Amino acid sequence: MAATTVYKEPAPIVDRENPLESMMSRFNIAAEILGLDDSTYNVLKAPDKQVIVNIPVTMDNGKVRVFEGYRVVHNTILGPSKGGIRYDVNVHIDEVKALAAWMTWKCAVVDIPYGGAKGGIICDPTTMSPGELERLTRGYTLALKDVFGPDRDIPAPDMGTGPREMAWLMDEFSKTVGATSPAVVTGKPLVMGGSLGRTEATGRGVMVSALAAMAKLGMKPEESSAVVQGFGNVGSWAAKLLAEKGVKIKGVSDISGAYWNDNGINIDEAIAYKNVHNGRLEGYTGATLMNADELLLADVDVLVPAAVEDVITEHNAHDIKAKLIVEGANGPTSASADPIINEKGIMVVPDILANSGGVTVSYFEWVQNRLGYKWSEDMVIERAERIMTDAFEKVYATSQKYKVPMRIAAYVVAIDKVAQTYKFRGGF
Ligand SMILES: NC(=O)C1=CN([C@@H]2O[C@H](COP(=O)(O)OP(=O)(O)OC[C@H]3O[C@@H](n4cnc5c(N)ncnc54)[C@H](OP(=O)(O)O)[C@@H]3O)[C@@H](O)[C@H]2O)C=CC1
Ligand SMILES: O=C(O)CCC(=O)C(=O)O
Repeated sequence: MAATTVYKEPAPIVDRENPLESMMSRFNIAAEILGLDDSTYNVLKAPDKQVIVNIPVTMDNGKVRVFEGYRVVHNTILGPSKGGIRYDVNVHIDEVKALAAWMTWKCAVVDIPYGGAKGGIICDPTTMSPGELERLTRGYTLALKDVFGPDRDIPAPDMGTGPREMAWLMDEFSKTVGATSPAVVTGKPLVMGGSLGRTEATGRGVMVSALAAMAKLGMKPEESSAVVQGFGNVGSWAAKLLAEKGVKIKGVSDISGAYWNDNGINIDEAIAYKNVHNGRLEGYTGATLMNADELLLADVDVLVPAAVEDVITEHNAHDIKAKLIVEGANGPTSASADPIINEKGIMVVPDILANSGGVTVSYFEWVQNRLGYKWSEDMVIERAERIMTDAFEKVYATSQKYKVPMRIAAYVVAIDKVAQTYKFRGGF
């Protein structure tokens, strides 16, 4: 049985920039542009709820290990909270708080009826057996059974988790309520209520927003090149779909290193290689190994960071050569890099817009589960692309109106929607 721990102040993030501070600094700028009233500002600057759980797991060697997990619900004024669960050694409560707030802004940007949440467990999923991961996921679900629910808080995959973990979560939650409850989680396997198009949805949204931005900048996909950092769910799909539109993907990377081919990497081949080599590109011979830090600075038109936070900072932003950055990852650019990037005239399609295709199709999955009716893949793709395109145009128009970068414009759109809803609903 997992226990809810007494709150203790977490150790600060010392070895990297703090994503919560990056989120807050953009939030503050947007709040000022909107003239946000103090009450709404104070409500939105802190999460509604933070739960810390200790999850005991019997490991395969018979010993019990206790894992620390989090679920942060940032805000629910627009609807039940929504957001993924991350399994990673670097998970930190401040990171989860930032990711939860980004979910609130993301759902508001694409105008879907959700608030924002995020979860995480400090663990290294790459060193755990399927049995250990299953016991961990079930323990986490049980510990959070009163937080989760189809009308309360709806998890989904994030880094280190996927359909398999979502299936365990759905099963465990269903047992606690005594009824099969598919709508409690999205990103499930297709056979148990997952939506067609969800696996590739985030990467597809990255492609759609990249193409929309390229059109504004007068860049032709078939004459453009790109690099993609991270070759997991988001990065590999973004690379594949951009390549299908004619963009030459010259570099990709994962934890094993960065891989470069000046003539363009054959993305289908790289994905096939990864799939039979423990999910890693290590040893891939269709490209040459290069310095991973240099990948972000490569002389290409488009840079797609699709791995972790804070990879673009004040230390490397000066050397970025791409004209367009499309943020597949959450928080890949720290606030310290913003002025440098703006000064260089690089257009950034920010995370809360560029990677919102995932939560959009998660919303479709939840709608289908509640309807008990399955949509065709074409319908999912057509509706998701429309939502993404509309959101892009709205953010672009806002950036023109206030003469601010796309990132601040996206926060303005999101915070305005949330603040207006508070005005109508009242309650504080
Ligand atoms: N999945 C989704 O639907 C959504 C995800 N996101 C965000 O996208 C990002 C990626 O998530 P997702 O693709 O799901 O995660 P995955 O776990 O599927 O993939 C993460 C990828 O990033 C690589 N990676 C990790 N650290 C580094 C690093 N320092 N340098 C280069 N590559 C690295 C991993 O390499 P390796 O495999 O070798 O470990 C892996 O290829 C996260 O920020 C996530 O929050 C945003 C919206 C939705
Ligand atoms: O699909 C979802 O519900 C959330 C995905 C997510 O965690 C994200 O967009 O960062």
